[in-house]
Amino acid sequence: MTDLHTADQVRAAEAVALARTPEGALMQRAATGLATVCLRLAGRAVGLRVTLLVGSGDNGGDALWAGATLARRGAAVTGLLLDPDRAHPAGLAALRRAGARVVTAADAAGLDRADLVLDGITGIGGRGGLRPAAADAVGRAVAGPGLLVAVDVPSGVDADTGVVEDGAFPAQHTVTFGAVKPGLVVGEGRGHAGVVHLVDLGLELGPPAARQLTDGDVAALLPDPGAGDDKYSQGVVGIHAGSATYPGAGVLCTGAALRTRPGLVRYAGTAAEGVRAAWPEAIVSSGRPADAGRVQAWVVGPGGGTDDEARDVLAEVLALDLPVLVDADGLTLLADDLDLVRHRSAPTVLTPHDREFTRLGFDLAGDRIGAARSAAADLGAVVLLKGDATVVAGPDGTTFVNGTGTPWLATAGTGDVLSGVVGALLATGLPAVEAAAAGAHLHGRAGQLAAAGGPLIASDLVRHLPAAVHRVQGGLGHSRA
Ligand SMILES: NC(=O)C1=CN([C@@H]2O[C@H](COP(=O)(O)OP(=O)(O)OC[C@H]3O[C@@H](n4cnc5c(N)ncnc54)[C@H](O)[C@@H]3O)[C@@H](O)[C@H]2O)[C@@H](O)CC1
Ligand SMILES: [K+]
Repeated sequence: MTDLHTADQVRAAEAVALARTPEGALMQRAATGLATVCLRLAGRAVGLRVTLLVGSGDNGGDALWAGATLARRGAAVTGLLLDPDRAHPAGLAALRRAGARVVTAADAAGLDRADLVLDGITGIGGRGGLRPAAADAVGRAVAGPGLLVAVDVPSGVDADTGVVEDGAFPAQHTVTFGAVKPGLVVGEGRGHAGVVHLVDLGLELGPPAARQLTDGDVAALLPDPGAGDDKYSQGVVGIHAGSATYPGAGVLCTGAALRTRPGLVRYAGTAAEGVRAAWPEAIVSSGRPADAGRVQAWVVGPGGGTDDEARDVLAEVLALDLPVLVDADGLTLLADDLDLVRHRSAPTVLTPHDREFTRLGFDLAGDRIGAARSAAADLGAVVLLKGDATVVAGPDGTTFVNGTGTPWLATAGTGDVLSGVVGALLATGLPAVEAAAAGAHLHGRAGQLAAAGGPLIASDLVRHLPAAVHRVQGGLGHSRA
């Protein structure tokens, strides 16, 4: 499990640690960790051309101290001071002692000729878009071929929300201190942070603001069936998806549920013919969900249409005292009557993409975690807000940010697959927020496996789900992410 802590949480823990450690010790730890990661990434120090972009706070201090270490190892380091009068004094002195070149924006030619660019403009103290001199330096430095490494947080990225301002540093790697901040793994910030490396400062941090599951965590939530299990004990999921004219959503959703947890899947709806042809393993009926027989969780909504019949079915399923996942057309219908969810006592999982989320009446500015959380609290439901880094929030504030996936998942039908995966996990009896988070993780892993062979379509995802389950269990010999 990767714990995610906000800038305020890190500052509070740092304040405690600072009071207990000699002056400068924490920054030394941070800078030593930073230099170590840089050396590992670059593979050498001697002759390495390094440019430091140095801002006016402690983030610049980290860059200066790390630059001094690299210079002592033989790197050709240039420190560009964006605000020379306010550069971290001790860090600057160390850099000069190590024999590095120190320049200001006025004589910063050749910025684009570095092998390694270290962004120490702003960290958790940065506010808003980068000032013009900083934005200009970023523009020139990133024009070259150098490896782009951000110190703590890419400058111009909000550490908590992942909101990316114009001109922000597009890091390939981010070396972050004390704790991984949510903004490095969510929203646009994820793309700007690149690979995140955590330098442990030994901080005593409280409960995390959000968490990211690892393969091992998901494997622990998905025990293999035991000798005493039968098709019922693994969880029976009911699916109402697709229509006679468009059976695809029913086929994909049912297939995904079967491939995730092949105990028993019941399909009830008008896509029955198509689903039966595709999945002889499912128990298929064209009747209403309430007549489908014993089910432990329902999925309703993908491709189900928005007519009166669909509205009746949605109300009927939400009236059952069972976990229910609502997606797609079901969310459109729900937007007219959110009380259908608010009044439930059994868990509900809603899986909106951005447009569906705003259609439900919630604001989606840049803060995806905050938005998902407030919707979850308002509705008393688990909200799985789809995106490049899907956010899952429970009504009690429990929050996960998904760490798996591939841009190739942005294709028709992949949402239907996600609904089937999460529905199957809900039926196993997992707490709804964990079922949703684990489902998003598996779905992303399946996407990565399917995309290894090129562009993927949704049915490729279904086919790769068993391999994704195997993969999270450590079955492919990869280290756990
Ligand atoms: N507090 C601590 O104990 C530790 C802090 N560390 C480092 O300290 C950083 C936080 O330092 P600070 O609180 O000094 O804050 P930062 O250095 O992150 O940023 C604040 C400085 O940036 C300037 N600034 C703010 N917004 C700007 C913008 N949009 N464009 C250009 N400049 C802008 C401000 O004028 C201020 O001088 C962390 O991110 C981390 O890198 C580490 O050394 C570990 C220990
Ligand atoms: K930075």
